[in-house]
Amino acid sequence: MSEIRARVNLKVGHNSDIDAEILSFTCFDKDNEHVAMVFKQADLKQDVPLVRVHSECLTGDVFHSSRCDCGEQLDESIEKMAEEGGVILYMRQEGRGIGLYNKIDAYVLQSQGLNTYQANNHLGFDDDQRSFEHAIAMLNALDIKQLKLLTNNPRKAKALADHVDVKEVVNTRVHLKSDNAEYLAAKQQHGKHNIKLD
Ligand SMILES: Nc1nc2c(ncn2[C@@H]2O[C@H](COP(=O)(O)OP(=O)(O)OP(=O)(O)O)[C@@H](O)[C@H]2O)c(=O)[nH]1
Ligand SMILES: [Zn+2]
Repeated sequence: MSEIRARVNLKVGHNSDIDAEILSFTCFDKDNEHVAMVFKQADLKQDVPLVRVHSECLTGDVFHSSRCDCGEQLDESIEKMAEEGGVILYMRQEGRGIGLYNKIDAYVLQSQGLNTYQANNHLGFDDDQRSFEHAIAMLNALDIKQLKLLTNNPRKAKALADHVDVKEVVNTRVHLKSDNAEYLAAKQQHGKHNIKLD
């Protein structure tokens, strides 16, 4: 069982003007230092908060890489929660759980023609190595029993719905760029993500 370890106020977003609180948790080791970002407009007293379970993507979240849509989804989540409140669980599950160096190896394979899932498989990994048990432990620590989930990934929604009451699944926008079109198409067709591509 995980509990809240520390919590502190800060302001976030491109202009550092959105009120939030960052929380750390007990029971996670150094490789799993997940955090929750609570947007103050709703705070934890909101009955059914909007929750985004966001998997770390250094290339997308920090460097706004052209290869994926993670940075845009994170920005969208922050903007949305600045308006209506909510909670981002920022999960240190880089590369769908395979880690950054393996993800870069997977990018090399994608440059040679494999799609994102085939590249994982070629490296000896499953399509998606993530488990959501840490996210569920964090929701329990936060005493969030029901939520609206911001995701396009039905597998993620299902994994959480087995443990908490997912009242609604809210899709993110489609963040299509010339370099991530094939990646989004693979997520839609193979990963069954709810992404509408024309
Ligand atoms: N292995 C691998 N991981 C990737 C690749 N591109 C992005 N990622 C990782 O994928 C994770 C995000 O997963 P996605 O499949 O984009 O989206 P999701 O979290 O399942 O679904 P959403 O909630 O809709 O964002 C992050 O940890 C990224 O680092 C890739 O080509 N290969
Ligand atoms: Zn990414």
